[in-house]
Amino acid sequence: VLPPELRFACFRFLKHALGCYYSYCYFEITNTDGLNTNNLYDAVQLYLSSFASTSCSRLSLSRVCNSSSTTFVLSNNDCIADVFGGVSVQWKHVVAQSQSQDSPWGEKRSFTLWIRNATGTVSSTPTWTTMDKANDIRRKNRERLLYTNSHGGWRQVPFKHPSTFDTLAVDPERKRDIMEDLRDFMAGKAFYQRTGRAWKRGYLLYGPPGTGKSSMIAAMANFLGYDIYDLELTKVHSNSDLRELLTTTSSKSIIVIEDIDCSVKLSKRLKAEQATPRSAAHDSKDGNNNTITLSGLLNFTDGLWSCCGSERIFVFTSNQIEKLDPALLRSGRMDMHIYMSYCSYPALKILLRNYLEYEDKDLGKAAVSSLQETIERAKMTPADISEVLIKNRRNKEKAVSELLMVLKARAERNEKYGGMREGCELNGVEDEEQEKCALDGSEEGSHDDDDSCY
Ligand SMILES: Nc1ncnc2c1ncn2[C@@H]1O[C@H](COP(=O)(O)OP(=O)(O)OP(=O)(O)O)[C@@H](O)[C@H]1O
Ligand SMILES: [Mg+2]
Repeated sequence: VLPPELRFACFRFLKHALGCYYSYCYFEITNTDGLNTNNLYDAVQLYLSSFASTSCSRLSLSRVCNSSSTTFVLSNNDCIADVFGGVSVQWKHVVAQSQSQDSPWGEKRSFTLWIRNATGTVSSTPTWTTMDKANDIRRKNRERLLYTNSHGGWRQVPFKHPSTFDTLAVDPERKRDIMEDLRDFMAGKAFYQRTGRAWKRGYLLYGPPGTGKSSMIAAMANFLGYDIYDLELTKVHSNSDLRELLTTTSSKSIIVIEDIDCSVKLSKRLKAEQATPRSAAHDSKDGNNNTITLSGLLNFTDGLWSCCGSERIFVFTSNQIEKLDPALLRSGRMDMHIYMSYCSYPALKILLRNYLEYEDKDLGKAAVSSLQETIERAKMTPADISEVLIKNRRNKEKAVSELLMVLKARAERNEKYGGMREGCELNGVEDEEQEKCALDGSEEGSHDDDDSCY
């Protein structure tokens, strides 16, 4: 038996010797610091719950008020391995009886983070990364909000639109491109910083009514986990009101201006501004007693003001892109112009899958080739097609045969009248009216179906 001094010396020697091979540092993250609750503890819990479900066999489940998902919590003394920047770490959840009066539950909860540390330097990076990731998870789990402007401020309601990129009937390749663009944007903090650009992105969605522009915005919000600010320009009275409204929007949000071609007469304003630049700069009143100007709006989308707040997406929608001011369309202003087209066959397949749970193989060869052949000529919007499918969804065969009938009728009518003006292609518009529209439309010129700008 070694005397105590020698035992202690041996212990220190062994510890030092082993430390040459494996040195560890660890952080203890307790649920309170004695007085206040520790946000980092909650963040770690949330972060671990995102992957603990696949790595652990024993988990506690919980669901927080206003959250849309269940949280997995590591059980007492359970460990989970993780990696940060190529370094292996280990998390351990420890629940111990507390002697302290401060602990309301009579127990002390903590996470211990073990980091294998070859260099001997201690880094707290994993804890910050965890905090960021937890914030992302929290945002995705919580209810999204839809803000609308009224009486000079924002009014919010829970946003529960069920549209997602899965339910959206858009060509899969195009959908993938948009999703990749959004993903790059979200992960682009360092890129935007390095290139000296404001962390924002602008999308212009254009196309006939009922092609899914609003549904696309909802799908974007659900995909990113962002809130939506639906800006009604007709309720904004001046550039300074607009600035006030936009500065009070939060980061990680989508700011939407629907039907920008009819919200306010921005093109006319631009001309007025050019004629009287001084008065425009001072928000002078125009004939309509309304003083939002295109430059006021653009100051926010790409001027100095665009940098207050970060991670913002601007989405403008329009049914008639040709009516928009070229200043709004010039390159670099809206990063992506997305044409929402009439329903194509790949998009129709998505609708058939969503509404009837039909795949190609369920349709039969004859139906597939008839649908493929008529869909492009019919120029029907996904909204029109959805109506036919919803109406007949209890009888799938009937739904397909009726759809074929409607498509053929539309295709023939289009051929007869040589294409129609988009505004007339609403459900329920009578033949005679459509005929009239077809004739009127020929004067204005048809819609530019070229989607090459996307
Ligand atoms: N691409 C699509 N994918 C799935 N559903 C769609 C699509 N387009 C339209 N719909 C259906 O039609 C309805 C109307 O679509 P939505 O409001 O998104 O069209 P829009 O292009 O915004 O029309 P508007 O120009 O009139 O505002 C939606 O409720 C949706 O169910
Ligand atoms: Mg819409």
